[in-house]
Amino acid sequence: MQLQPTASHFIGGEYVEDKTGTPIEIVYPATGEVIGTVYAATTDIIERALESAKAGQKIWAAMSGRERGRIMTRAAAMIMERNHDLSVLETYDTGKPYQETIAVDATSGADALEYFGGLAATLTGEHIPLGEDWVYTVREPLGVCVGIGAWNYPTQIACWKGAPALACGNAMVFKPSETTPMCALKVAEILHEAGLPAGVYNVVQGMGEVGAALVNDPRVDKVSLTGSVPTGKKVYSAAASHMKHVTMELGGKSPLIIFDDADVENAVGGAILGNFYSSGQVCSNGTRVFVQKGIKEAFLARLSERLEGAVIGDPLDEATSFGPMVSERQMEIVLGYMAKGSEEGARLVCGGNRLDREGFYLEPTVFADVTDGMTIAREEIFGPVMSVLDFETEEEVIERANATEFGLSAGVFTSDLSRGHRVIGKLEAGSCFINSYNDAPVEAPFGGVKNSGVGRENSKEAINHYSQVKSVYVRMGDVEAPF
Ligand SMILES: NC(=O)c1ccc[n+]([C@@H]2O[C@H](COP(=O)([O-])OP(=O)(O)OC[C@H]3O[C@@H](n4cnc5c(N)ncnc54)[C@H](O)[C@@H]3O)[C@@H](O)[C@H]2O)c1
Ligand SMILES: C[N+](C)(C)CC=O
Repeated sequence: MQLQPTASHFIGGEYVEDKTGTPIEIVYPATGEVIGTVYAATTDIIERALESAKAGQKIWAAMSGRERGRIMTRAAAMIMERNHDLSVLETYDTGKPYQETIAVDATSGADALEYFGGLAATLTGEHIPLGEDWVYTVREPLGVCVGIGAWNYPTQIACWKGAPALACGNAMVFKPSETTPMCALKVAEILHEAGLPAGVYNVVQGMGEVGAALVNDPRVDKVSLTGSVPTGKKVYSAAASHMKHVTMELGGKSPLIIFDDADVENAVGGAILGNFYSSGQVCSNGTRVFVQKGIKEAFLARLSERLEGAVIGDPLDEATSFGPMVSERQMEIVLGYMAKGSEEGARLVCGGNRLDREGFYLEPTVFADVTDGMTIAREEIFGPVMSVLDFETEEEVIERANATEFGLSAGVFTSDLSRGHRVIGKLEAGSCFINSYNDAPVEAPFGGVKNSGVGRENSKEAINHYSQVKSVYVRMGDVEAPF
């Protein structure tokens, strides 16, 4: 099976190849087979992408917001028309089941292009009267933005970074994760087919060194990273040394709190979505499931029953609801955490093993009787491992939920809505849920607090992170100077 991309990079409106760069094998996670190869960007390729973006940005920014928006909404429609093919590609890139990718990946990318395409014509400044004089403000693009992606949502991340950047009149150079290099190339191809001027959205491949070269280049005005906290810290400090704008979408260890009065079926559904969707490889997952003592047995019993219904298998089969880990490396990391859970005294309710089949498959795993100090309760695992922790009181659970360096998401299940709002109000997290988990509509801001990130993606909030305001003072009378 071969799924070789047309070329490794997309620069200046066309595919570009340069095989002198380090080869990066594309591995299909469901079989471990190498299905293609791309080559990391050389300094020549990086140079070409940045120069192309600089030139393209000037043309793009000179167009009206309405013209920009029209091209973006056309691209959104094209993505939806090609949803099947893009979803199959996403499945090959990540191993996520087609059942998921057809519903979420290209569609959420299209949502972003449609939403920000619609906003593009509305981006205006304001008029501030000052007696006879006045100030007006102009919302201007930042210039060249660099997007650096993680491997779990390659199409979505390429669009979530690209759409607000483009709406504001910026150009983008996007570097996908080296683990999932294919999807962003298709996003670039479709955007240009929809009418995007050459150079406005470029894709270059490579490992962290390519990302670092982009972050450190003085022609780059903004960096948006989706990745782990350690990478985020490196990228943030490199960007700071050049005074660049940043958005950091980083990791999490989010609390999902289930009170005694919660609807058990919904709480179990939320916990499944918040731990096993994408085989647990979701940044916002509620991996610390705090269950109040009165509901614990009912919750665990129903959870075990429903996990029996997971269909683990070929991700391209529409019946499959649980696929492999993205890579052998990620599988090994998660297996290490599974072993640690048992070693440190957590009770294994189900799972805990690699599946005896080709590909990087792990069992959906639940540990109960987890305590706050255990490694599996403290570190981001990024795999299908749920930790269930007991609690007694509201005050206690809030304190324990907040006792982490992370602050991406948080969820509460309760039938008492006053309590739901009260508890959410006290949780230190950026993207929160009441009686739900992991919904991420483009209309809502998405992002974290504490070590989980800086800035917000999606919603009108993202506009502030991809544009800046110029203010212009206009004097109507004479200028009074002291001498
Ligand atoms: N908050 C969010 O929206 C969100 C979404 C998805 C994933 N994530 C996080 O991403 C992580 C998993 O993804 P990953 O393993 O690809 O993360 P990672 O941090 O290893 O890599 C992320 C990206 O950064 C690049 N990179 C690495 N070092 C760099 C450097 N020094 N300079 C510039 N770029 C560099 C990588 O090549 C990759 O493209 C998890 O921690 C997860 O929580 C966060
Ligand atoms: C943004 N989200 C939650 C869809 C994917 C994060 O990994």
